[in-house]
Amino acid sequence: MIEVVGLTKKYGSTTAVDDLTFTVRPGIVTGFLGPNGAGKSTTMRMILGLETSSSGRALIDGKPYAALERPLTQVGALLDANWIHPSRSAKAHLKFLAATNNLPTARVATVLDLVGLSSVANKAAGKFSLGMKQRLGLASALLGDPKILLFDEPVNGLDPEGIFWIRNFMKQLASEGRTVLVSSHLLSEMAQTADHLVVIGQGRLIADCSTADFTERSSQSFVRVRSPRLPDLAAALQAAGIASTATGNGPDAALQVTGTPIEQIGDIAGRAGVFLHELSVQGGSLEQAFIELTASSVQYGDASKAAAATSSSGVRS
Ligand SMILES: Nc1ncnc2c1ncn2[C@@H]1O[C@H](COP(=O)(O)OP(=O)(O)OP(=O)(O)O)[C@@H](O)[C@H]1O
Repeated sequence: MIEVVGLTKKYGSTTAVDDLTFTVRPGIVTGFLGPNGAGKSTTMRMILGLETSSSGRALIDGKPYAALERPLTQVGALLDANWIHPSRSAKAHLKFLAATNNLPTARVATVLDLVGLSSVANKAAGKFSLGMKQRLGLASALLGDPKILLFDEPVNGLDPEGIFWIRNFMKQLASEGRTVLVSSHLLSEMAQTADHLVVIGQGRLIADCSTADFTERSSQSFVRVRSPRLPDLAAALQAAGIASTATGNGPDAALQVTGTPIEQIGDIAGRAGVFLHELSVQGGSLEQAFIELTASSVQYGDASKAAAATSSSGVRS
């Protein structure tokens, strides 16, 4: 388990991470989501003891990283797939890592097999594609067979096949009971990978809830209505206490109604004698909702309330 409590990091006048508190549980994939510059990498680096915090703490199974005995057997991380020596082979790279960290050499073949690199184990890693480098990074993270794994933007720049493979690999690791924290700036990606989301914007917590709960709240749907007599329909809805918003012009002119069943809107139109040219439920764009949520400074003010509402609704337990 990873526990982050009141974690804060300041670089001069910039507050990169601002009083973050969250827990990452074993057995599921937890997505660490936020736009570029939100503070995800800085938080992960503090969890891994690569960066000191200005205040607060990050604990791995109750201890700071620096206090862990043989840390690679407890925590594995993939922060940057490009740090490998370009002329060293994948096997030599892993053997070097095993030797310098006092890990059994037999693990090298095991992890190469796990990530599907056995057939290219003797090839220079500098000639690897980004997807292969990511696999080698995963192999390195798994060398000590750790129970806790952190991956920073692991699918960035990968092709669809590579993304699919990494996604399933993360899920597999979690299903083995490991604690898996994966960062991304794409909600659509995390929605397909993570069971739980910790969402941050400008270093502050925006949401800490199940992925299903977050996507449901973020992508609120509405009913779209087109008619040659939109003003009459708006008036009839208003008389029934239902607010509508006019959108578009000419043939695209429509009313949007949120929070009212489609049948009720159809009935009101029928009773008012208004012909309809369209009556449809539209899904909100998840990515758009996420961008609005993380970009709006008003929302930052509500972050603690949102987090409190989430935990009091029992989503995390
Ligand atoms: N070493 C540093 N010195 C000064 N500012 C830094 C440093 N590292 C990060 N920052 C700043 O802290 C903020 C958070 O950066 P961070 O890299 O943690 O965000 P991120 O969510 O991981 O974004 P990205 O996906 O773009 O990497 C940014 O404003 C960044 O410019």
